[in-house]
Amino acid sequence: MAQLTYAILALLPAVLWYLWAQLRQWRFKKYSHIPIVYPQSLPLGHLKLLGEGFMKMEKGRHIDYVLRDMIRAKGDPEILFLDLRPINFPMVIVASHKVAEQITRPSKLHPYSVTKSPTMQSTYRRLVGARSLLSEEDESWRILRKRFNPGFAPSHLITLLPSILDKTSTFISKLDALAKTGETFEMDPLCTNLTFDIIGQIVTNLDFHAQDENVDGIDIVRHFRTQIGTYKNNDQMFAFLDPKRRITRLVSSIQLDASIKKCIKTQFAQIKEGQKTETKRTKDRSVIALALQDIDVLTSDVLQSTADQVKTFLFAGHDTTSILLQRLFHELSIHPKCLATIRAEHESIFGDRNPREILLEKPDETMKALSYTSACIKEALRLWPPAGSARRALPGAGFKVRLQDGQEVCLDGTVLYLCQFLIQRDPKVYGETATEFVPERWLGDTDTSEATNDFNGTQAGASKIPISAWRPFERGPRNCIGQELANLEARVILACVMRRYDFEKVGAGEVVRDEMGEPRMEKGKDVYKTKAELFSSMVVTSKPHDRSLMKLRMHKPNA
Ligand code: HEM
Repeated sequence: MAQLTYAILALLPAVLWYLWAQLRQWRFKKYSHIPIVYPQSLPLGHLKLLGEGFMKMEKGRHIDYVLRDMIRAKGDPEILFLDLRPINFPMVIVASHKVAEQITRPSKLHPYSVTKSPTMQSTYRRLVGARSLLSEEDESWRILRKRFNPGFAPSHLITLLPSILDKTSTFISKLDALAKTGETFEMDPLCTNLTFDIIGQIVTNLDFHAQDENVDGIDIVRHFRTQIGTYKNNDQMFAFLDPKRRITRLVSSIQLDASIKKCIKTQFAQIKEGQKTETKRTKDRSVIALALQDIDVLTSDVLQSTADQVKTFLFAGHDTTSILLQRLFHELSIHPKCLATIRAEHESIFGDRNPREILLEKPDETMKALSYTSACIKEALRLWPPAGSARRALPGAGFKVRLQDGQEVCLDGTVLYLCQFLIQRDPKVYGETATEFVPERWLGDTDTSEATNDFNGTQAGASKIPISAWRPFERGPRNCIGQELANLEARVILACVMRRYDFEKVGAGEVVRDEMGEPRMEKGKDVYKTKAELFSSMVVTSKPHDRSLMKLRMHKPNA
């Protein structure tokens, strides 16, 4: 026995040395072919550095701000390697549109672009299900995408105008009431309920009544709200420390799944009956009908897959568009010239008539005419991208990107965070006004549609800005299926409200006024001085941190 002990003790230094060498290899060698901008620590990699970055910021800021400062401090490298082991995958932050394009375009290795990151799947599984269009890969993804594409074709979307306008009327009646009292309110829930009502109708053909607090809206809305409420600011990494929240998330996800399945079952017979007699013109293109097309028996497998797609479209289709609206209302309220220009555009198109009538009379022509409005939307999405994307090439796949200096870097095994916030504020592309709201930069180049996806990313649009440097809907085969819908919604809503109200931010982002109550301008710029910054927080998506506190007044044209 004693001999064995001596033998173990004698071997111990060798074992320790071996483990130490393995640890060093794991930490410092495995990814040493990727340019290392910040030195790693042996036990924690870059975790401590990231933590310190957060500590320097006001509480609640989105991780993008920490990454921005880290990248800036090192002279704006195209990619930033962050070793987050052992609590997460090693990560590469992509800050250059040229590198992002190499990740999202189809290639021999990845015909539908580099595969999605497992981190996204684990975060959103409860919300959208395991078989969501957002996370499926390869052939199963392609088949799903093909099935839903007709529901988002421009010729079909334009037929949704009456429904979008109806939901917008409810929104306007709410804003009218708030303008009368002059009270401070949160814009976030109002915009979110509006966009939820719109997407609810498009997905299920049902009125969700999300905007109507007097009607006990359908169960789906209630369970969805509870579910989203369990995602808090920047806390995904440590959610496991909050068992109560995890239980609420689990229970509400089960309830949401059940209520969606109930809705699918109720509609199944009706949809099948309709599909027998429909023509190309009368075809039901709701998400639920497209999901059930060619399905004769509602097996539990079909039911689950359909429920996951319904959840996906409901989730992806409302939160992001709501953020876009909130950012637009704020940006336009602090940029007086932009506000005057958009109002002048609406004046010239609608004059004294209700925008609703003109939009219904001449939908295509009117949507096209809203070009400055489109430029504002494009610019708000540039500065404030609500979503993002994370991908991961499997270890051993041999996935390489080429950097500006010609160096080829293999990124296998790392999570690739396509940081739109950094890419779309790159001063090398957007110059001195990279962080300013300047819709004029897009004039003549306001297309945000799927069509721009076909272009070679390095090609410049009419604005001379490379097509791939604007990517809030991401690019390549896995780009956003709802991008034209989002743009259509935003144009319609802006057309209906911008001449009706004066929006006034309260708290963060509020305009600074002089003794006479007049707004102060930033020196040499067309923007009012504002109080504390209206930064974004990460609550599933990237949204204004204070839920957009605002006040409203009815706009008096010549006041
Ligand atoms: C301003 C509004 C929107 C923004 C900024 C946005 C952004 C994005 C982004 C960045 C992606 C790619 C995600 C990834 O690569 O992981 C995406 C995908 C997706 N979006 Fe959107 N989105 C918006 C509106 C919508 C709307 C209205 C819908 C509803 C139809 C929608 C449905 C989807 C779906 C289903 C996908 C997955 C597509 C696929 O993988 O084939 N989005 N969106």
